Amino acid sequence: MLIINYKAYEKAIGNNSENITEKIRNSASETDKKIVVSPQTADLARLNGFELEVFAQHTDPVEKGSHTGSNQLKALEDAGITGTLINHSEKRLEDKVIEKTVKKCGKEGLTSVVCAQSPEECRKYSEFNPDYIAFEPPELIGSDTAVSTAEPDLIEEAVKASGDIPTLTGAGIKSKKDVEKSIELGCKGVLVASGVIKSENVEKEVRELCEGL
Ligand SMILES: O=C(CO)COP(=O)(O)O
Repeated sequence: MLIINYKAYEKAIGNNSENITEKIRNSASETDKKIVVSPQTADLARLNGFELEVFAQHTDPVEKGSHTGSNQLKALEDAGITGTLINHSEKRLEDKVIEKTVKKCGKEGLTSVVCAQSPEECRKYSEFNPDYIAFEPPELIGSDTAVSTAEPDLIEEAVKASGDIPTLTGAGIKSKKDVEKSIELGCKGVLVASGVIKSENVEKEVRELCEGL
């Protein structure tokens, strides 16, 4: 699985979210690998027609009702999500909120991907039983150094610490080789942001990353 996190990059928000998703869809149509896109909440519904799975970047585990400013799960589901990132390094949450969100996703049949900054966190979050744990060392996020090159031992530890929960990894991933190495180390997929969003040739970049899966 390849998850492409749009974050709040200029090239991937508003109308641009549709442009970049079209390019990603073009590459997706040439592969049988699963590609998931994760845009800003405001852009979720725009991406319904692209035949790609769409995950929220963040979800609040609140019921329907008086919760101003929340990303309410049912509302996100109506906007077309099939899953959500939880506790991304740029949107950290308390443990009890992570656990509650994972539970709610389970009830709704949505895929939960809990992000972890260390093998210790992988172990802790695996007890919440999410669908995936995504190990991303924060210092490498957005950098030119791939986690699979800089921290292969930590990836192996993270995979082990996650137990039965399939592990993904991300941070600095930009090439087929980075993806291949992550899979070799035991991961089931990768999360990528800048490598795709800032690429001069998004179609080619996505194609290459998929070849490594
Ligand atoms: O945070 C990430 C994905 O969620 C990784 O970001 P980069 O691919 O830009 O390092």
